[in-house]
Amino acid sequence: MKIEARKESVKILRKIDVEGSFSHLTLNDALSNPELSDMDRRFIMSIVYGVLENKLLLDYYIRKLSTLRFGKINHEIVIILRMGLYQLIFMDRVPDSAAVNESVKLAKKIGNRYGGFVNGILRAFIRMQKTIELPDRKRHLSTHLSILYSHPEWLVEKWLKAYGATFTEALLSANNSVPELWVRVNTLKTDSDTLIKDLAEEGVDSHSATILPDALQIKASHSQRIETLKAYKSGLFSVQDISSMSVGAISGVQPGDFVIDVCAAPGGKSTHMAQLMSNKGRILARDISPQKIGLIQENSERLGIDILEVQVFDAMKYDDTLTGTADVVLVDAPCSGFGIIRRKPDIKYNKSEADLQALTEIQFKILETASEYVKPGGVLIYSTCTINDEENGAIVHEFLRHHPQYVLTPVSGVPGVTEEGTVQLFPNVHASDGFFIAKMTRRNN
Ligand SMILES: C[S@@+](CC[C@H](N)C(=O)[O-])C[C@H]1O[C@@H](n2cnc3c(N)ncnc32)[C@H](O)[C@@H]1O
Repeated sequence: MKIEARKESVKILRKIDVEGSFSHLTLNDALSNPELSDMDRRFIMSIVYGVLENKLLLDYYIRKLSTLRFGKINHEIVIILRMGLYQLIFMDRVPDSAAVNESVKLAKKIGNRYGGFVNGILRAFIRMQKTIELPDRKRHLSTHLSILYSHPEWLVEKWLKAYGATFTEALLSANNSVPELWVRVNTLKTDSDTLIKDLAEEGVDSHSATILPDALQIKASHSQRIETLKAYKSGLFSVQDISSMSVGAISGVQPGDFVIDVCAAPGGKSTHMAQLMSNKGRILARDISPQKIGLIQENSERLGIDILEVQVFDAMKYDDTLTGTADVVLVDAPCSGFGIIRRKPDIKYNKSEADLQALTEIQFKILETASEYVKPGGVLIYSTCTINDEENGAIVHEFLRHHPQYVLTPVSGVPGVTEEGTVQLFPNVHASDGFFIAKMTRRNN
């Protein structure tokens, strides 16, 4: 039975590597196969995430042990080797013999000649693992950390400069850990206590978080697909990290407000604000992606919200019909996503420093454009799911320098509040995604 799960894992990892498919979407799709048992699902989740999280480390070992140059090895064989090594190093419950034998069987399916090659490398690893050294920590700290925690070296260097060695190592390690699962109670349909009972009836343990009033932490096994629960289908909750919930929590939206969310898909924050507005008022939820905009509509219907109006619109373009009209404008900007590496490990390999530069220009332009829609006395919120200052504090400070009609409004009552009153969350500190929020108010004159 395991051979099927392993075969499926090779397929998924290949899709992510070769076709550049997103890990979470590819996995969700594969795991929805009803023929998979819970055990298979758990195995596939752990091995796919594990291999992605530790890719640079696993490849480092393959390079050390292979007689063939890494670039010359058949790509599927590389994946099988990564999976085999991952089982040997990290999956205590899989006996070494099973990890090797099952990998050899998979390799032989691709070509009989590969069996010996895979067998040789995995057995050599078992014999030699204690003696294979990583790059020297004292002399090459960034290279050492880059391999040990499988993050690109340029990113490690950047974080070492910004946060120092101890914090960076904790951050890298947290990025390879399993994230907490938080849900937001839909207060339009239920309350925390009732939802906890409803979830328990479906076999799901949950408890209230003291941090935010409508947040529940779920103890769901990896294999449990939240979207299949009755409570989810009936719109009693949304899956949302506490970092994202903090945006709604500090927004100050009131029933009757007019809110514009310029980067809204799939609608997590828009639907939260609709709840906080008791489904009274109007929310214009826009996004550039026609595919994703449908998700806002879907979520809004499931949650019983009818004040959301969705539109495909490029937030870089100025819409003069909205000038000075909104009580609250949210810019939940497209960003590097380095705060959510735990959920989408492929993010760390797919971005370059040049991408960051291009992103900051887009972020600044969207913030400037959206700021025109706020009415005097209204609120402008800027947020990202990243931890890089140039996409966060630096954007906000530059914006405030050019727009003296705005002042920074310090926030409270949420985790991660900085000295100046913005929010900066880190996965290694706050048990949440890495996230940034700044709240600004437009002066009355
Ligand atoms: C961080 S996500 C938004 C998440 C959303 N606010 C939520 O809470 O569910 C950023 C969104 O920005 C959208 N986006 C990227 N560039 C955009 C642009 N120029 N105009 C509008 N939306 C854009 C992306 O399609 C993506 O859905």
